[in-house]
Amino acid sequence: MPTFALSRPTDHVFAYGAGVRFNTIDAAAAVLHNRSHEYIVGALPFDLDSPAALTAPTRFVRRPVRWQPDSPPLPTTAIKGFDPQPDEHVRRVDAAIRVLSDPRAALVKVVLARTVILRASAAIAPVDLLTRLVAADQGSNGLLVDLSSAGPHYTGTHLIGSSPELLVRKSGSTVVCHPLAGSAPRASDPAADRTNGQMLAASAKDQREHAFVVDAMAAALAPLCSDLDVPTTPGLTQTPNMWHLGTRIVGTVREPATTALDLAVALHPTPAVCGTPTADAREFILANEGDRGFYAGAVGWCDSAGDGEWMVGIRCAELSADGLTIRASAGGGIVSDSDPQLELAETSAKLRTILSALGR
Ligand SMILES: C=C(O[C@@H]1C=C(C(=O)O)C=C[C@H]1O)C(=O)O
Repeated sequence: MPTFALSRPTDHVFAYGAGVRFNTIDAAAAVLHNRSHEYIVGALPFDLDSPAALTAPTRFVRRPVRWQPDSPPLPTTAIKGFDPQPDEHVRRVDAAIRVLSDPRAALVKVVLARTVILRASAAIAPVDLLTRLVAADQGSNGLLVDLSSAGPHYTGTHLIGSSPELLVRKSGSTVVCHPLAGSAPRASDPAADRTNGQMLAASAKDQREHAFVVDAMAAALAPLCSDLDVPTTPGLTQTPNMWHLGTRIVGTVREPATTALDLAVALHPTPAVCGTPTADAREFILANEGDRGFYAGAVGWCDSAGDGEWMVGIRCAELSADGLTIRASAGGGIVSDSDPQLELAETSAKLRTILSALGR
């Protein structure tokens, strides 16, 4: 059984075992810099004050081809509850809009999320849920992390998902980021679907939500990268369930010693999952939602040469150690002109990634 997997359109990584476990990023970064281990894999939490789930695996395999598995059957699941209830999420969005509309408040964007809790009729094997997500995604995106390194509370639990959002990839001296922010649901009717995409591309509110992310990422990258190419207009990205505004940012690392993990830590949490300004948004989220765990964190790998790839930890779920309980979370960026009911609908559309992989 892999303890880590990251599937992408052009390659996939599987890692096995846990040679050494790290619950702090500094400890993991140190072994990469002193080259005592060749690979680090795992997950960063949303809140960097919480434990990380990083390991030096005993085996790391990277194949330069797309993984296109068949979809295995899964046990059935039933919805057991919501955290918070949908009407409480709407209330929180309303409260956020009031703060965001106050000219004296520093906060201009905050990402609010909610969780659906499901119970399976029999244990779900982590790799089976991963395989279903990868099989269903047009980009073969998928992630799986054994979270045991984060401490007793996480022993045997897994984060499993299909994130479309590249936080950062470093290969050689080249750095690529592809932030997403600004969303619309896909529609089954092709004409309605095209319209949804076109309206998103033309939406001033979504362009604004997106610009907060690109600006923050460009500012975080500037000290670390030269030749930063930051397009001024976002493009459209699609997943099976969502349209997003996306911007591909490319740069060159100034210092060869900068690793993909260093870059991920410098960028995370972006305003795509937290908000603007970061500290105010984080405070708002912790006060309203509590601990997000590894939802809206980052998942990836890094080698001792500094190469690696980190995805934003979204469109994912935490699977309990007994394989029976699934907590799937999704959020959306709120700005002063957001509509609470549309924001609730947006989280429902984003939750479709996990719910449809569970056959719902
Ligand atoms: C926070 C999530 O998604 C993020 C928020 C988006 C938005 O607010 O439009 C879009 C893509 C992601 O960066 C999520 O899927 O849970």
